[in-house]
Amino acid sequence: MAIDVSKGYQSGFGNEFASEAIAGTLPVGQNSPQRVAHGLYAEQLSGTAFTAPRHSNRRSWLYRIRPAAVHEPFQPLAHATFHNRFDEAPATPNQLRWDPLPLPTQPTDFIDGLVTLAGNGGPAEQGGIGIHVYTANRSMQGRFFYDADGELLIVPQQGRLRLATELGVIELEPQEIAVIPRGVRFRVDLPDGDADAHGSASATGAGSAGVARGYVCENFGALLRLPDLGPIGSNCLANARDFLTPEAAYEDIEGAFELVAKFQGGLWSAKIGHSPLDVVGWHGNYAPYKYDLRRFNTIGSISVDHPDPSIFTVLTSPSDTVGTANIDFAIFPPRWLVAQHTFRPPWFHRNVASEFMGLITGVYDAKAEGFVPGGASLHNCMSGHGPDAATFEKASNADLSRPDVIGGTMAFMFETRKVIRPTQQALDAPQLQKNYHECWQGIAKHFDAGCKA
Ligand SMILES: O=C(O)Cc1cc(O)ccc1O
Ligand SMILES: [Fe+2]
Repeated sequence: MAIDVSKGYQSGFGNEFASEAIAGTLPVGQNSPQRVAHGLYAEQLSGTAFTAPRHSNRRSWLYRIRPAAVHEPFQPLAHATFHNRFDEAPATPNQLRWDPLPLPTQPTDFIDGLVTLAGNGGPAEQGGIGIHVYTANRSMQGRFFYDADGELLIVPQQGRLRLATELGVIELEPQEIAVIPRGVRFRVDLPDGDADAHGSASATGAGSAGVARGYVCENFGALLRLPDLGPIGSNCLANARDFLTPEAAYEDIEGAFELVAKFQGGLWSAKIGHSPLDVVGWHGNYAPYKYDLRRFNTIGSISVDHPDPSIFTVLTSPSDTVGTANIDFAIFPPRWLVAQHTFRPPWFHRNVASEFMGLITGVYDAKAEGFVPGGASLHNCMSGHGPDAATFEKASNADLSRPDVIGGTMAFMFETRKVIRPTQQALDAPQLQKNYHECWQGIAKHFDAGCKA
């Protein structure tokens, strides 16, 4: 399946892109001419320090109808469920698992519907992660959002999204992901229509026109990048050319709009008299992008055992300690299992890093039941976990003379070096499964000192 770059995207990861919605917008040989073509304003957007090494330096030049400075002052904006308070409850060593949050029954846009489940660090320390779930049944109407605290990795689980950003439009569906850089203003539309435009959504929301749910990783640390491949070589895992950045697209709209900012953990609201999505042309390497997880070139064992799940890393946010990520975003895609003399599903393990998992579709191979699409699990630093009793028994007795194919599934993990601290609302949620630990209680004692496997 070839990439159709004519469909409004540019291909590549972190490239020096250039795009103009009106020909002749971009200045030649300079960034800030005395007068910009078409009466536009020039504005630089820096995503790394001016002096960051060239290989990691990210900035773009935007040529826009009005500068980003043009809006009324911000006032604090209350939001009951979206925040960065990761110190509300003692972090627990218990294994935790949640059912999916229900789809909304009241009109809810992407910002309204954000619920913070867990996290660590924060914008002040410029490291860590915010882990959120969104549910939405209508487009953001007359309002726009940017996150000054981190870049946003959006993982849709149900329903399509249209991310209308300053730098162009990203169409997104489940099994694709998008990253909106820190500071980039955007609006989330539901391209399948607003559920509340046709009367209220059904009780579950399911089956309604535009109903969406998914996960958001808010990355407070170093920008997500492709992992090094080491001995794997110069290809595989997520290949750079499969990342798509939108072509320039602009709105020239005036009205009584709202600009919502997330700044140091809280939300702020300002009146703005025009759409801030008014960038007619831009160039640079700081831009939103999307990636289809189904294009991941999965690597695995062709002998015995299986590699650590770092082999499934799509994107990584490094920390200051080499090899110890602030965040790794890994997936568990469809794949063949061919390893011999081995227990094929995820093994029992404990990890110094902390593991938050979600399921986009299908079944995860370590859990026979209970981990459902839209749900989540959290296995924190050194908390024992692994296959449930049913999976262990089945895989221990499986016929290894034939390959197994794991199909129709897509799970993911946000793995972080710091403990992931659930919020109070996540611990109080009725979706928290009180009996999760029971999935291991049926694990039988098979010990027999005289038996050789
Ligand atoms: O916990 C999990 O299911 C993820 C996972 C899978 C695996 O095969 C090895 C380690 C690991 O954390
Ligand atoms: Fe794990």
